[in-house]
Amino acid sequence: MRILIFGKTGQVATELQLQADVVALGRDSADLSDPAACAAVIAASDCDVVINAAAYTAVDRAEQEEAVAHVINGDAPTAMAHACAARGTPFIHISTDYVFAGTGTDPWRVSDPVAPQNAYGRTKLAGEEGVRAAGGQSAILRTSWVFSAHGNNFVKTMLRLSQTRDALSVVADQIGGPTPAADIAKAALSMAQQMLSDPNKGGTHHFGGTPAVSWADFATEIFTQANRAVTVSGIPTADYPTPACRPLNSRMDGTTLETDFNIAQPDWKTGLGCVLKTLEHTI
Ligand SMILES: NC(=O)C1=CN([C@@H]2O[C@H](COP(=O)(O)OP(=O)(O)OC[C@H]3O[C@@H](n4cnc5c(N)ncnc54)[C@H](OP(=O)(O)O)[C@@H]3O)[C@@H](O)[C@H]2O)C=CC1
Ligand SMILES: Cc1cn([C@H]2C[C@H](O)[C@@H](COP(=O)(O)OP(=O)(O)O[C@H]3O[C@@H](C)C(=O)[C@@H](O)[C@H]3O)O2)c(=O)[nH]c1=O
Repeated sequence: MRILIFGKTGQVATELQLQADVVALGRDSADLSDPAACAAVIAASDCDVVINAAAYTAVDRAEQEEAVAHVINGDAPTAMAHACAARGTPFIHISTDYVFAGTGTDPWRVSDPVAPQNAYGRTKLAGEEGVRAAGGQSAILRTSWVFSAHGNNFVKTMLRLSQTRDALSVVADQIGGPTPAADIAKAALSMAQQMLSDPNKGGTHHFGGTPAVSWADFATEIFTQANRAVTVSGIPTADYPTPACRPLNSRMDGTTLETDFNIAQPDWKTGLGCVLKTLEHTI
């Protein structure tokens, strides 16, 4: 299976490169700010499947740069999906829990209405809509709270802060599933294989780590597993103001991924242990 990946340095893209023999395109060879160029790369490629793991992921900065983020998160995946559809190539696109409003406490099902609360979520939703409208064989994998030993993420932020702080205030009323990038890569590769074998496979699916926790619970588990003496105080979102509004409920229902692809939601505490082992002594 020849796999073409958009994204080279990101968390999920890095794990894809660690787990499979893939062609990974960085910004230098495929800039998502130029959607037509991304489509042209696909048209000229001999790949069997395309995975888009690149995105504008700076949630707060997106509030000031929504037009830029829209091209990268909305127009580029749309162009990729059209290019894939034109040559009959399965396309896997990664999306986010932030397409949901964050109301209620039930896990979001794939069929639930979307209502993004911030610019990043709106641009990611535009990408989902464009991919679906392209009409080819595609899958949209919505995930949440991604962490790994690479790039930027909440785990690394907490470890960095623990070097200078022995107490932290962390929001306790936003609930979601931390998801190891390694598990996302594994799921995407399995989906790619299955989509190649069965042209009827695809659709929108959820993949979020279990059990669902608050960011404060997540921080506590990070410090426990890393053996760092940091006290975490849970605070309401209102006490941690940020430019972008974040959903309170990011729980994801992964039923369809399990039914259609036989892929279970990952246990994030095990994944955290692996990441901390990789990071040992570096932060
Ligand atoms: N991080 C998270 O918590 C979550 C992520 N997701 C989604 O998962 C996917 C993977 O995320 P993750 O691995 O965390 O991403 P990262 O933030 O780790 O990396 C983003 C990647 O996108 C690339 N990129 C950004 N802009 C461009 C551009 N204009 N042209 C080419 N490449 C570009 C970056 O390249 P460069 O290094 O050159 O900037 C980098 O490789 C994304 O679709 C994201 O929306 C979903 C839920 C949660
Ligand atoms: C550093 C810090 C953050 N927080 C809060 C802010 C925020 O509500 C929460 C997480 O902050 P972050 O900025 O790391 O997370 P954020 O960038 O919002 O993470 C999101 O990224 C995008 C790409 C996604 O798609 C989402 O699924 C989600 O993972 O923790 C604290 O309460 N205390 C702290 O000391």
